[in-house]
Amino acid sequence: FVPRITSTSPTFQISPRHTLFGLSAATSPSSSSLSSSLPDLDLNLAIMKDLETNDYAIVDDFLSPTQIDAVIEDIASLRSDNRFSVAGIGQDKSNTVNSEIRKTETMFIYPKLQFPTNALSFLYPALDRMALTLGSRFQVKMDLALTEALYAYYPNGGFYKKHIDAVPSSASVLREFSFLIYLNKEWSKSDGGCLRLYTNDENHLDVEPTAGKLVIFKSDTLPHEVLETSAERLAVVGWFNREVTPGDISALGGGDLITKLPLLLASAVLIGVGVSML
Ligand SMILES: O=C(O)CCC(=O)C(=O)O
Ligand SMILES: [Fe+2]
Repeated sequence: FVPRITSTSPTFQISPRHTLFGLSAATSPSSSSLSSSLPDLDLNLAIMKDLETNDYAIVDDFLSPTQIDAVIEDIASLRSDNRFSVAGIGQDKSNTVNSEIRKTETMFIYPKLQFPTNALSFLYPALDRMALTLGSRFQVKMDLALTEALYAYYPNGGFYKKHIDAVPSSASVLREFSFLIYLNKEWSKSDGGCLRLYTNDENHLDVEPTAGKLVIFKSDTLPHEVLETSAERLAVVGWFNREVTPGDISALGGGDLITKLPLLLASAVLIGVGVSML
C-alpha cells in the first residue's frame, strides 16, 4: 500500500491549483473558483500513476512562460561566460570526450551554486520537493545531497546515443529517477532532437523537447536516447539519487562506491560515469 499524497504535505497546503512541486504551471481558465482554491492533487497523482505503470511520466506545461524565459536567459548568460564545457562520457577513470556517443555542452547546477541565479532560485526548491514527493510515493529514501543536475546545450547536430542512466556495479546505481525539463520554444517536428524512450523491447516513444515540458522516468529500467537535432536544443537534465545503504557497499565490493562517494558529494562526477551503451 502506497499512501496517497495528503494535504498535510507543506507543498500542497500552500500551493494554488495547477502547481507542481511548487512551480505554477499554466492555469486552466475554465477552472471554477472552488476548484481553483484547492490544491491540485490529481495532476500529481496522475504523474505518480504514470510512473508506477509505465516507468515514465510527461507533463507538458510544467514551467510557466516566465519561468521558461528565465531558464533560457540563464543558459545564454552562463554560456557566454564560458561556464559550459563539452560533455564527456565513458568510465570514470577515462571520462574522455567521445563524440560518437554524445555531442552536447553542459554545465553542472548541482551541487547547488552558492549564489543561485534567478532561474536556479525557483528550480532548486522545486527539484528538492520533487525528489521528496517521489521518494515518499515510491517509499524510497532519497538523499537530496546526492541530487545531480546540469544545463545541457545540444548544438545543431547534437545527439546522445541509446543508454541507461543507472548501471549496476557503479555509483550510478543510486539514481532512482531521471528528469528532464525542456526549454525549446517554437520547436518543430522537422528539428528532430526527440527524446526516444524505449518503453519495451518492441516499442518506443518519441518525445518532442518543447518548452516547459517535464519528463520523469525510472533511471534503471528505461533505455533512451536523444535523436540528432537540427536546431539548438536546451534542457535541464538530472537525477534524483537514493540514500546509500550498507547493501550497496557490499554489493559493489566496496570499491566503486567507496572511492566515488567523497567525489560524488563534492561534485557531480556521476555524469557520464557508468552510463553504458546498450
Ligand atoms: O537531453 C535529453 O533529452 C536526455 C539526456 C540524457 O539522457 C542524459 O544526459 O543522460
Ligand atoms: Fe540519459
